[in-house]
Amino acid sequence: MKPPADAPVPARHPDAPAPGEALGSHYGECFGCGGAQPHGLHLEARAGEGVNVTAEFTVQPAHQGAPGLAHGGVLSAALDETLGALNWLMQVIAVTGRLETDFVRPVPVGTTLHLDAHATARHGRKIFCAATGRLGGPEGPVAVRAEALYIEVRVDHFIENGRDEEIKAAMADPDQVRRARAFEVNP
Ligand SMILES: CCCCCCCC/C=C\CCCCCCCC(=O)SCCNC(=O)CCNC(=O)[C@H](O)C(C)(C)COP(=O)(O)OP(=O)(O)OC[C@H]1O[C@@H](n2cnc3c(N)ncnc32)[C@H](O)[C@@H]1OP(=O)(O)O
Repeated sequence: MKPPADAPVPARHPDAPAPGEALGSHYGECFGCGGAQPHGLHLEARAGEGVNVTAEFTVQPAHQGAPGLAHGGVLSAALDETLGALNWLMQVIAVTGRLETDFVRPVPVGTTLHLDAHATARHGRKIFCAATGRLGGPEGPVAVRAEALYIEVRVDHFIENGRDEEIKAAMADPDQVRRARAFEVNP
């Protein structure tokens, strides 16, 4: 997943949230960041100084694979959600095309995973990025890391592909619509 050598590092959008600002949830029902998912990750991301974010997620009993340990797919989801939050700093809408995860250490239930993600290159609609999850603190040992490719899409991607029920509900939510419009006028 190497970007072309001349692909620039993506720029922070002038309207990006200020460094340290909490990004909030992009959708209440999102498994990664939504408040309405009882077994979701409830991941909270904050803007960094560049095109980077930090986030935390505490592994719950509902996230187990082996006894007392986080499921690998759940850890990939945490990396995916953290990487997805980079969208906000570039003010683009992008979805995961490829996500390659290294699982370096087991992650016990009750552990807080400290995640960070940054964008490394942009080439047309392709955004290359990387993330790390550390145990116990931002300087803790690396448990998981990922390299990923996100592909920029238009808001129609969701409207055309999502189930009607949820799309209608999302469109009726003024906050969601405002956010989607902001993206559409500031591509
Ligand atoms: C009122 C309603 C409002 C709603 C508002 C909602 C706002 C929400 C805002 C923000 C959401 C943020 C959400 C964050 C959550 C975390 C992120 C996720 O989990 S996302 C879910 C998982 N991902 C998918 O479901 C993608 C499924 N895949 C697709 O839909 C398509 O494959 C898509 C869009 C990714 C690409 O399809 P193409 O037809 O548009 O484009 P092509 O031409 O195929 O690819 C473009 C370039 O990318 C490369 N590419 C595509 N996929 C690749 C891959 N897997 N590996 C390597 N390269 C790939 C291609 O080779 C091409 O490259 P070359 O331009 O030719 O150089």
